[in-house]
Amino acid sequence: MMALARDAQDADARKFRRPGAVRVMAPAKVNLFLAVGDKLPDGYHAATSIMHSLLLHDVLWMKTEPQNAFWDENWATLDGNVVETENNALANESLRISLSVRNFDGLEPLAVAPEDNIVVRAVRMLHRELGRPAGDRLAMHLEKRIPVQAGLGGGSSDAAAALVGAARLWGVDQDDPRLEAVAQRLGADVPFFLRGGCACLTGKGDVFDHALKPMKKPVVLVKPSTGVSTAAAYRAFDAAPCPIDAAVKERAVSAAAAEDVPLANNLMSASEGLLPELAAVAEWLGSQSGVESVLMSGSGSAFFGVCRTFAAAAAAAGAAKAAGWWARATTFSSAAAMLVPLR
Ligand SMILES: C[C@](O)(CO)[C@H](O)COP(=O)(O)OP(=O)(O)OC[C@H]1O[C@@H](n2ccc(N)nc2=O)[C@H](O)[C@@H]1O
Ligand SMILES: Nc1ncnc2c1ncn2[C@@H]1O[C@H](COP(=O)(O)OP(=O)(O)OP(=O)(O)O)[C@@H](O)[C@H]1O
Repeated sequence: MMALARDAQDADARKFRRPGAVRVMAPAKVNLFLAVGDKLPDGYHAATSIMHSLLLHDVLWMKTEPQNAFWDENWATLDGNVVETENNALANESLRISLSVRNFDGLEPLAVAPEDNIVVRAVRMLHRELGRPAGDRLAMHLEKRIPVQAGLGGGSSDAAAALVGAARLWGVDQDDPRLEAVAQRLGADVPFFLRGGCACLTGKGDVFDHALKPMKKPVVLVKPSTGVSTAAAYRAFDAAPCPIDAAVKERAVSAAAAEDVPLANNLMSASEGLLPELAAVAEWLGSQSGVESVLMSGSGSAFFGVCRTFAAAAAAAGAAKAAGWWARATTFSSAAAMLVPLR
């Protein structure tokens, strides 16, 4: 039974295990430090953010498809979801994309139409930015392990992975500044995933300021079944802004290593106001044996606990699942959205 399920899961990915395709890892992140500041004229908020990538990741498979009659006839049947051709801003520019998505670890299917999936938006935007000719075709398959509305940056990391994969398939250098420009337009968290590791970002939390030495410690992630909308958390913040103490912020921005960053997040009370269950998650996680420190990541609703050992992280994750929450034991990592072997 298990083997059958595994085969079915592998069927979509198998279509991509061939020369010319790419496989991109899209790691999750946590915010070790998040200081949200004033609302800016465009509605976004100034933010100083220190993010750290994790070993937990989604996987995005991508391949280009030839323009030929066979493909035209079979397009709709080769992959689950087909995103119809869109004529982009330039009259002679169009990109045809197919996308299938598979959810792992009991995650609910994404409540988002394929054409609105951020990986599709990302490759469309890059296609336009690069001024590519009409007729490009891309097939994509996304394996989701990072829950949504968690503050773990899943969608943002998928978007960065799509940019990295498309750049390789279209022969563009990964350091090309057009990737970073598109990443910034896609969302505040997206640029971080082009570098990964541990980094301090300023502006709206989207402008790289400096790298910190990453850590390798074990982490447990715990998320209640309800998520928090990032936009709603920022709106709730505006109703009751609570600045972070200047001395704490100074310590955070001057830290050279992830381990020296004081854990702080001033979106927490806003998110807690939207989802009171968060207080219970924080208290429960803080009381687990071997969990050294606890913080909500981004706008929530996931919390992370930095653990003494991986065994402690695994035990806390098991107990959290038994309490009805989504949970994972993982570790901090220095990964970015990056190409990995096809295997
Ligand atoms: C909470 C964090 O995840 C911390 O890393 C980020 O600040 C949010 O990053 P993100 O999910 O990539 O956010 P985006 O997709 O760019 O924006 C979602 C919504 O969050 C609000 N938003 C986001 C970032 C920011 N600096 N100010 C904001 O006010 C805006 O209402 C925006 O419409
Ligand atoms: N590939 C994708 N993965 C996850 N969500 C996606 C994706 N594409 C579009 N979305 C939409 O984007 C919304 C935000 O996704 P997610 O919670 O992963 O965002 P994020 O900004 O990357 O992370 P964070 O929770 O840190 O804000 C989802 O609720 C979903 O509607």
